[in-house]
Amino acid sequence: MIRFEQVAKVYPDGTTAVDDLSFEVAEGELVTLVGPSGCGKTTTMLMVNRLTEPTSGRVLVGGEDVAQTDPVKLRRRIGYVIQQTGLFPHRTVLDNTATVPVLLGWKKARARERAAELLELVGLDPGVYGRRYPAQLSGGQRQRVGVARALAADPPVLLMDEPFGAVDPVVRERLQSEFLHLQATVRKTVLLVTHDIEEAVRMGDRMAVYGQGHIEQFDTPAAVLGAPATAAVARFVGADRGLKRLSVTAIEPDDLEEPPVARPAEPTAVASRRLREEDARWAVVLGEDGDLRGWVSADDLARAGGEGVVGDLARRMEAWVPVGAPLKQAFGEMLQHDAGWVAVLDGSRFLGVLTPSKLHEALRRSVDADARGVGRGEVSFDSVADA
Ligand SMILES: Nc1ncnc2c1ncn2[C@@H]1O[C@H](COP(=O)(O)OP(=O)(O)OP(=O)(O)O)[C@@H](O)[C@H]1O
Repeated sequence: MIRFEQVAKVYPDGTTAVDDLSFEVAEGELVTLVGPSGCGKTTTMLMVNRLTEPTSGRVLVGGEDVAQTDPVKLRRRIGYVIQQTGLFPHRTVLDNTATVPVLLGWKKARARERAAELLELVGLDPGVYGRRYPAQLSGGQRQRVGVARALAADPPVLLMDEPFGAVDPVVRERLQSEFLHLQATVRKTVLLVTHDIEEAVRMGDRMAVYGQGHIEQFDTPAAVLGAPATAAVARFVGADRGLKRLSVTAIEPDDLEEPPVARPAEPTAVASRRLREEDARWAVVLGEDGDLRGWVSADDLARAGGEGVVGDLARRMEAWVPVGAPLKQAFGEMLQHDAGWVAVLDGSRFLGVLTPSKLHEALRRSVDADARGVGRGEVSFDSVADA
């Protein structure tokens, strides 16, 4: 959808902003451009909507060379979100949001209707916020209006330059998740510039890590964190890249352990004996259809003195995560509930438990799989200690 072919940009004063850039962003893909200040990220992006022109090479959008496309028409197909939002101070939020549809010649009523829809989509009640002026909004709300405005004419491509840079970390995180949620429905082709590695990792399907004027590595966040291509990338992603990688590595069914199981209707004496034989301190309690009913401890079963059934003693499972959630979420649950394991569910169906050693193993396997370019299921270690 967006393609850079050996693009270079030298500003008139002789500054080489980028040199020999070649990469491609697929339709519906979100690519983050990340790197230290002055490395050429913004210049790269500005060449897409012709706010600046390459000195050599070509930029194509939807197969068309942008140099051959009328810049005004081009920009109407490309939403643009910047840190300072660029909202018109004397126009209401609703009219700001309707800017591009109006420029495209839509009837005012239709443009406003569309703007109201978009405000709703980014979580702002148009009835409340539509009539306000930008100065009457918080930074986070202004940022949302910036996104709504960029999406109003439904452009296939979205350029975002530090879109969440001007807000505090808590609001930033909320805006990031809201945008990801939105992107899952609208599936725009997005280039997002950031200097924040966490943001690049969290938001990007793939990320371009810049050195001075060129891309050092262009890959998925997991691959960049797991196997930095150069020393510069390794330095930039940070010594805690293993930790960061936890947030982009999903829990897979193969990562799980099968713990001892008890059934709700099972007499406590029977379950107690079985756990003793298996030398287990606890069991998960599962219904007949495999849904999770809780867990029971061997101590509680022993104390029941043969009275009642397992279901009477089952405790609520506090520490659980859905399959596919990032390993980091599982780790967070373990810490929050001071638990040695978390249950992993598919809907209400119990799949298994993740333990700290399995978590470590999953991380190691995923790093190894990326390095070898294979699926994680194809990598096995005899034991983590030996790995
Ligand atoms: N109009 C210009 N004229 C001359 N040099 C420029 C111009 N715009 C940018 N540059 C230079 O080009 C290089 C790349 O700038 P660019 O803004 O693309 O970097 P960036 O990675 O987006 O930086 P930041 O994260 O600080 O915004 C820098 O050295 C910058 O000083």
